[in-house]
Amino acid sequence: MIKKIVPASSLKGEVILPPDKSISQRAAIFSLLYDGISEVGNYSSAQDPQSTLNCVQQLGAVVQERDGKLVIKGTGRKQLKTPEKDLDCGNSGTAMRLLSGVLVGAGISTKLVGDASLSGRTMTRIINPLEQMGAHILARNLAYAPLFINRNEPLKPLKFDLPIPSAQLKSCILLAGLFGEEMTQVIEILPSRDHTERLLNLDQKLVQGRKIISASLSDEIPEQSYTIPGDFSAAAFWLVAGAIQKDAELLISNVGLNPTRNALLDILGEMGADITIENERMEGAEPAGDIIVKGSDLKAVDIDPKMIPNCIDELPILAVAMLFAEGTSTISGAEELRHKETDRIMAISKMLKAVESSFEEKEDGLIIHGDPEFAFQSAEFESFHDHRIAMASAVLSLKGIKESSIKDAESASVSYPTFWKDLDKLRVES
Ligand SMILES: O=C(O)C1=C[C@@H](OP(=O)(O)O)[C@@H](O)[C@H](O)C1
Ligand SMILES: C=C(OP(=O)(O)O)C(=O)O
Repeated sequence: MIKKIVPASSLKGEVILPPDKSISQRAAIFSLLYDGISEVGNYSSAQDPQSTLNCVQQLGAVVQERDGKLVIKGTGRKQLKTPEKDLDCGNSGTAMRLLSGVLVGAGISTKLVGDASLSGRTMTRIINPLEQMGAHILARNLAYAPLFINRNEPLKPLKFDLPIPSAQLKSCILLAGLFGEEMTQVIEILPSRDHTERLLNLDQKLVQGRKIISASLSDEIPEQSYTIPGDFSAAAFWLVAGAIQKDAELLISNVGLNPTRNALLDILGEMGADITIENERMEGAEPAGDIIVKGSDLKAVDIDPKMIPNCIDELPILAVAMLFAEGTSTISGAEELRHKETDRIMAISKMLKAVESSFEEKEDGLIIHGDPEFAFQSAEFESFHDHRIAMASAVLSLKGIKESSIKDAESASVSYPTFWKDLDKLRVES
């Protein structure tokens, strides 16, 4: 689908976000592992969480909808079923990596498949440690899906220093570890999103600035009954859209505010954005609140590489904010972006090139020469079938002089099925 976007003179109104994608997927997987019934409110209808929900049903979870909640009867760790068909993770790296951990832990032999994008993303990062735990994993060219997962020997505990700050890798190993008699430990230097530790209430210790997270069979899996907050990574599009539009005022209600996820708030704050947080509260184990953003003058910023894991999915839209900020901004230490749904450094570069802006692409990031008066006529954007690139291009399109277009815009549904409707609702026509 090619989406045409007419520029807007401003943005006004209230945004109701899609439920958090990372938490939804964990709610499904952890409910499967809980030996009892969980009631999950506000589960995401986006493609990735729906892929995960289908997979957990194939593994034995019984899912019903009641009063807008998902009622999930789990199998517990001992009664998981061997799926009759391949587990299809669709576009979701989170589904493939977290489920691989569960399958290895449970000793279930099965095949995991994904779409073309997911089948092009490296799985070596999980294959190596899972093989150290006793798994045997066959992968195309030793790295790519489909993955044939098998474990014929006893599960071995692992003490694992995370070689990259990845919440998917961390969660994968901890999930496998939850099936072991002996304790598995993951050691994290740079904090990545901590939904797994929070929702499973895993033991965590800080030792000389490193976080050590432990998991074993003796950990009880908690019931997963809570309401999932709105997705901060979806809010990011409106935070930037509001910040760069003159006279904009957006209320983004019920946003997940997990501190390992929301570095974008600090970054936009440093850039001079007018952002207020209200009504802060807890939604189960996760903090949430409402955010008001108003249009303002932005200045350039250099992102500390240590912050990258806490804003990794927000970097495509942050690049748009940088384009309208006074001065030169830099993103560095973000090579992980090259391993997402597409090579996102390349995709951001193409987006910035489509509007003829001034920037440099680096191996691990970008240098963007911004200008609050930056203007372009119109552009034809490629989304590369990547939801975050499609939505970032849409926010940029609102600033054009004439209509722009975005290719394969339906990819937004991977995380945000109502994005295009929300855009129409919030825009104030030029
Ligand atoms: O654990 C998760 O839910 C996710 C972790 C991140 O990936 P990595 O762990 O590969 O960095 C993030 O990019 C992805 O959107 C969701
Ligand atoms: C990278 C993402 O997701 P995943 O890795 O789960 O496909 C994302 O949603 O931006």
